Amino acid sequence: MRRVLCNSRKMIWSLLAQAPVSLAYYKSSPSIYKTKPSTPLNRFSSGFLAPISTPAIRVFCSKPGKVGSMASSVLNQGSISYLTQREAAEVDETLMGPLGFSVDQLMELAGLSVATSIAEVYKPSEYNRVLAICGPGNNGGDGLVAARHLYHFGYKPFVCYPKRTQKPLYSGLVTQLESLSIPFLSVDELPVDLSKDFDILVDAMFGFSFHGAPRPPFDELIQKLINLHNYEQVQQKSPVIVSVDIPSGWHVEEGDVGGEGIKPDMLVSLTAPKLCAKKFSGPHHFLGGRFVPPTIAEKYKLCLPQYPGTSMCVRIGKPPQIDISALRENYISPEFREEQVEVDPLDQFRKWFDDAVAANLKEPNAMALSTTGKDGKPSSRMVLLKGVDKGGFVWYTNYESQKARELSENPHAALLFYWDGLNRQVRVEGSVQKVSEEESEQYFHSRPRGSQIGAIVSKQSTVVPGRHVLHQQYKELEEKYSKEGLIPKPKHWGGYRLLPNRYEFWQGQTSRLHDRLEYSPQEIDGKLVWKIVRLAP
Ligand SMILES: NC(=O)C1=CN([C@@H]2O[C@H](COP(=O)(O)OP(=O)(O)OC[C@H]3O[C@@H](n4cnc5c(N)ncnc54)[C@H](OP(=O)(O)O)[C@@H]3O)[C@@H](O)[C@H]2O)[C@@H](O)CC1
Ligand SMILES: Cc1cc2nc3c(=O)[nH]c(=O)nc-3n(C[C@H](O)[C@H](O)[C@H](O)COP(=O)(O)O)c2cc1C
Ligand SMILES: Cc1ncc(COP(=O)(O)O)c(C=O)c1O
Ligand SMILES: [K+]
Repeated sequence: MRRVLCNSRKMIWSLLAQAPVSLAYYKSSPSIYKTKPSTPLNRFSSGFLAPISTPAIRVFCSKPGKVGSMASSVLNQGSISYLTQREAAEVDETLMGPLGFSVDQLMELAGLSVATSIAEVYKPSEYNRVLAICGPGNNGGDGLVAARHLYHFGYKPFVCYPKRTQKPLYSGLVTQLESLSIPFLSVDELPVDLSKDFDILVDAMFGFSFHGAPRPPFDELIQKLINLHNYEQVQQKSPVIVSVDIPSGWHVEEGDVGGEGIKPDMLVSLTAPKLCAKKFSGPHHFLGGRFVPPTIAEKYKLCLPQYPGTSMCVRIGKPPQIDISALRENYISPEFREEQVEVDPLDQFRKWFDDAVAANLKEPNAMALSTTGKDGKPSSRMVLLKGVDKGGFVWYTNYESQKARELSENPHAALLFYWDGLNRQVRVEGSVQKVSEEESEQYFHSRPRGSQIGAIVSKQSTVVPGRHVLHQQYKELEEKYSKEGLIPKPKHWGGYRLLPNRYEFWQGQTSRLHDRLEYSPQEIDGKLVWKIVRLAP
């Protein structure tokens, strides 16, 4: 297996030169509250943002060093393989023959891939009404399956299925849709101009078995999709076209030969893209059909991207160009009022922390730590919260690092939690002390042995000649401590504890009128209490 990293996680950050201000960026998981994109451009950005939060896309090639010597028909563009019409049919036969798949299985997975690709880019809150136009073959079947999944994802699907196939698989799919009260529309019932009644048009008319020129009634349906581009000029918002596997009417290998065919906004290639996909120039190209076994990949020398996590689809090709200045979310959250909050900010923090854990956010204990040395220039970095109680907020690090140097010069710091999916931010400020040596010892030995060795190897924040140096030292120490037994904690590794003297809880709201509640200590009758005030957003 050869792995080629072809699209790395987007790094957003840039810099602020010289000014005594510092920035850090940390990406956590996707939104949980429904955030409604506020500008038309953001419709793309919401689709664009999703891949940022997914792991890097890797391309897996079946044979090392074989890219140049691939079967001539399996062409390559940017490390992705493209299939001819004949190969696509052969793959189909192999899957459903010797490899033991049934057409029902593959169609279910293909349709699910289409639905999840759509959902990654076009949110149901904005693109709700879907018309699936289904053809007589398996491509049409994929469309029927996708319509069912889209229904369950919160869309309102309609189906146009003019040439029904009299096979139990297809009649079953129709019954399933009817049981969900999904309307079936005949060609005559469709409006002349599809743009007013639908937000998404799923083109599932023809797949890789298409040949010749489209026959009725599909010629007329394809023309309706082509006409949309004309309506687009007079309409402000036009529906998007999502083609399943092949843009219908396009030559399976040559693409849109006359240049007058449909121009889909999204193409979901199934199993592997067919040659015509090279001519696709829309903003969203996805691959679905996460069922290709290695034997097929090897036989056809397929270079396909790795699917991220448990996803049924993966973006191929570049994400659309976006205007950073137009990237924004409109936060929609429950109200956050003075009457609801805990008297003690620590209790309030615990409540919100529990919410972040319950919402399954990635690393809810990740926090930005900002420090300043005697030069007054701030610096920030992420650290992990490892404990919180009346005594303060604890994290562990290297006592000879930049942050440690700054804390020795100025024992005041700020912590920042950002819980993306909940539209929440918490600021905690206070004075910092080292934790006791026993506490550090105890925590150090609770860490995985690899991280313990890592802490010995890393002279944090100093210059290293290359990564091999770290890995060589790691290997040597791994050998040294290969037998069970204690790995000694380096003297220069341990914890810090921040004792808060200010908290702020921020809940994002619409029109930037966020809720901000600040806690600061106040003496009343000789007793320290937390005063709560609301700050302007
Ligand atoms: N592993 C895989 O590969 C998987 C494949 N899957 C899916 O299967 C798709 C391929 O399906 P498929 O073979 O059933 O063919 P498809 O393209 O849907 O249409 C055939 C029908 O169209 C008709 N027709 C043809 N030309 C026409 C014309 N000019 N005008 C009018 N009609 C025309 C043709 O009629 P005929 O010409 O035979 O009379 C026949 O009825 C593939 O693209 C993918 O979406 C996934 O489900 C799962 C995994
Ligand atoms: C999510 C996340 C958590 C981190 N947690 C820690 C941590 O708990 N302790 C630590 O020393 N470094 C941690 N790091 C690395 C720091 O951000 C930083 O690179 C390192 O501590 C050196 O910072 P300094 O040179 O400013 O001292 C983490 C990084 C990330 C992205
Ligand atoms: C260098 C370094 N030290 C310490 C930590 C804290 O994490 P843990 O103690 O769970 O390994 C991290 C976490 O990313 C880290 O990167
Ligand atoms: K199609």
